[in-house]
Amino acid sequence: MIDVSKRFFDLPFEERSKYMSTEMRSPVRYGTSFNQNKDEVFCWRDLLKLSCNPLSDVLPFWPSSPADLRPAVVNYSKNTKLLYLMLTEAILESLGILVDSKKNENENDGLREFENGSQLIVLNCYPKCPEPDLTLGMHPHSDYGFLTLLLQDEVEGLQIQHEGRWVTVEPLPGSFVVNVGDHLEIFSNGRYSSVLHRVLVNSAKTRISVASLHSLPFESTVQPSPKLIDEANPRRYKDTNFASFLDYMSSREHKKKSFLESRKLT
Ligand SMILES: O=C(O)CCC(=O)C(=O)O
Ligand SMILES: [Fe+2]
Repeated sequence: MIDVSKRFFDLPFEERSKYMSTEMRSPVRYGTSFNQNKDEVFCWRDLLKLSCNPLSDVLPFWPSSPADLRPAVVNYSKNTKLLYLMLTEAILESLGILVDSKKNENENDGLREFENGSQLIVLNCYPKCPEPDLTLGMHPHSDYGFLTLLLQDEVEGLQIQHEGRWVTVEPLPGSFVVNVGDHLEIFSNGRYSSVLHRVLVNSAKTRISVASLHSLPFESTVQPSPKLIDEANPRRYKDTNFASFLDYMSSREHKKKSFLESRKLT
């Protein structure tokens, strides 16, 4: 995936620019920063966003060059989805929401919604930068979805905020970084907290990463699980959905955990 991503970003600009779109809902979007229509300050980042739902509908829109990009992303999306479902099952179990799946099929209908969930693959390229101290590859943000599986190449850059400090996430070959997103924070009524992260750039090496963002189906309402709410644990977040996030993204600059903040009740 890293290799084919690199070759996509090495294509001439005329080829890459065919996939530029101002439409946040487009099945393919090549661009820079987060949302180049609204961001006041651009990030030192190029991105190719590929929507994966449903694959048969979106595939014809994905880049036809490099020739192996489509099959590589299809294969990658299927495998990351399986890993995501395994992690989600463990998370639901940790929250006490999932009962033994072999014993009680109906109780676990909740997991089915995750199986039919949305998936976006984002290829990120952070070119080497002559003045890395003056910019960022990505400004601090949390991911909107449930979980993000992130693959990074060997170049450092990703940092997460931990106890008020920025901590570099060392790239480990062949491993994924798993980020908790806003939807999981909302769904768990705050028991899981979405992670604030950012990307630094450097003057020596271009950095490539591939993020696979997973959540409930696009049309679903994301809300705190009723099983986690009682008198002692009141609901802390308003309902949300993918459409309201996209409207938010299209209308203003997305900073820090601003979307999540807008969903908080307390
Ligand atoms: O490039 C990275 O390491 C992080 C990318 C990221 O945060 C994102 O795509 O949302
Ligand atoms: Fe992110």
